[in-house]
Amino acid sequence: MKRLIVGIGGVTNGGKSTLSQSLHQLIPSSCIITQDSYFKDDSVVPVDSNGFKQYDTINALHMDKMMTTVDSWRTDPDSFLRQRGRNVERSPKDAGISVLLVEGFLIFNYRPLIDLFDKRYFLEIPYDVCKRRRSSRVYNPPDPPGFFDGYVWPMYLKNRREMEGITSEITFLDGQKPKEELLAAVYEDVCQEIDRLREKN
Ligand SMILES: Nc1ncnc2c1ncn2[C@@H]1O[C@H](COP(=O)(O)OP(=O)(O)OP(=O)(O)O)[C@@H](O)[C@H]1O
Ligand SMILES: NC(=O)c1ccc[n+]([C@@H]2O[C@H](CO)[C@@H](O)[C@H]2O)c1
Repeated sequence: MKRLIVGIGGVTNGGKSTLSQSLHQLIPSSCIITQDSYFKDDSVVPVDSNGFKQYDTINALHMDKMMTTVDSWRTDPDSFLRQRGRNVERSPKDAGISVLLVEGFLIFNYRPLIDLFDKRYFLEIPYDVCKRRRSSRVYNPPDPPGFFDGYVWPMYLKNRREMEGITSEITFLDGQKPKEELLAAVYEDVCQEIDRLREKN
């Protein structure tokens, strides 16, 4: 069984979930693993010197558990789908290739995950757009006043610098482009990769 693992990273509110869900709809046999589902319990996330909870670090996430899920897909993608109540029906477009979409804001900052990706995409948007999009979202717990400027954006810049130091071959995407345009570009690229994989051997 041939497998393809696609990483969709990017800044908070860059459009990662939107793009991943749309890709998933175009690739029926694909699966999504979302990094946000692996946040540690609020009670164990430490507070920084400004009183902000440190959510935007790899230590705030159960990355070991996330890796276990990824490994379970890698071991047997069809069984992974069945365990999640999904019908393993393959369309000719999939060409018998299983696709995993891994989506999250720090997926390219975690060494054990980085090299598993066949394709890496990173959605970026400027500060003001990000601040506006984030302010219209409600997290659990909600962002306290000043959290974006005092913690989220500086941490994004720090994490991004770190990512660029350890991860190569990332395709950067302008998250301000229309959703349909982003989807079409990434879908075409992923299809090319599927074709390449199919022609191998
Ligand atoms: N291409 C786009 N153009 C304009 N708005 C977009 C685009 N993609 C997503 N959005 C909007 O931006 C917001 C964030 O999108 P989404 O939830 O997909 O981002 P995310 O990167 O998964 O966020 P986070 O990981 O921080 O929760 C949503 O309101 C969504 O509708
Ligand atoms: N999902 C959560 O538990 C949670 C709690 C508080 C804040 N966040 C934010 O999610 C973003 C990543 O999608 C990060 O910027 C966190 O601040 C998530």
